Amino acid sequence: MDVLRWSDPPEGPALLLLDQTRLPREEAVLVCRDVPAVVRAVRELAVRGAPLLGIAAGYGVALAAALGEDVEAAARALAGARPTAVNLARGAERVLRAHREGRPALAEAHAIADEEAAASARMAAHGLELVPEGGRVLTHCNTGALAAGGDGTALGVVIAAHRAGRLTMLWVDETRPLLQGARLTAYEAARHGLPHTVLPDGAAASLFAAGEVDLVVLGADRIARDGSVANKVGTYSLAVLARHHGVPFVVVAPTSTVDLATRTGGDIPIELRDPGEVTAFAGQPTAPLGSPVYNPAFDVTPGDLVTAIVTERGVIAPVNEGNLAALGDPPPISDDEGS
Ligand SMILES: CSC[C@@H](O)[C@@H](O)C(=O)COP(=O)(O)O
Repeated sequence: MDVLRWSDPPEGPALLLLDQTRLPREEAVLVCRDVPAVVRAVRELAVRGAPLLGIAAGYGVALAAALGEDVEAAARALAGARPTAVNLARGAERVLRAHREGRPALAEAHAIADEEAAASARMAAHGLELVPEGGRVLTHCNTGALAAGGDGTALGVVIAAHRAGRLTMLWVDETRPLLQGARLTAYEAARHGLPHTVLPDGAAASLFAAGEVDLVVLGADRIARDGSVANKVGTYSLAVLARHHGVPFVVVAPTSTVDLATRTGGDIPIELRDPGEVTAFAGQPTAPLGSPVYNPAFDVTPGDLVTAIVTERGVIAPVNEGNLAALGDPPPISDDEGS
């Protein structure tokens, strides 16, 4: 089933999304026929993950253009639907720019999707070099096809390691409170036949202590100029654990997630989500009514805790401002360079 697909008339114009809020229970398609429906899908996490948000935002702007609606307002609404993943605003702005310049919005949205898929393949090839033989790899949140074009960012590396016969175990953090690890990464791992085990987030420390983790691999929602990495809440604790136990901590993200205009980790806007995500589960209360809640969707890991950042252009190590600034603006990805 497609994670995301554009549909032309007569069925469309529409953006068809695999509704990730319903996984792994059922594979249901959410049909977005207007921009408010795409914005809702983004806010409610029916579509999520930094690169995929960029793709969805691009198609959202293309939808406004196809419907003859206010494309500028559509781009603003999409860019503002969630604050942390820089890809969202970038995708919306890129397609808006094409439209302003008289180029077809839909072709630009397709180009973003194609580029992200090509970037995934290249990141997998570069990241594979960092996975040891017999690797026991721990990951957090979801970074596969449900979060990016192609096989994904960090999960793309893990899948490549499995194909190369290098993966002994993928440890999957369940990723409280919305369980992107348990619901989505385990679902993708099973489909790819990866050896995997789901654990509660709080169990990761004892796994490190037992010497069961050789590598941590995860994605990013935004990487600031100083090398700080915003990713799903819980990432920072894993980075501290990895440093304490001498385990490499690798971030896999396309250059479309690197934001040189955001100077430091402290400048990255962190989304605070509904307290109800923490105080209830499956419709049942899990905390006393009215308990105050702190529910940031992301946290920021300082660059000095990150062993390497893998982009489609190669491996960045050490992670520092100089090495990141050398990336400059992301160039277009041409077919002949794909791996
Ligand atoms: C390839 S995706 C990297 C990140 O976007 C991912 O790890 C993540 O934090 C997603 O958060 P989400 O809130 O599910 O959109």
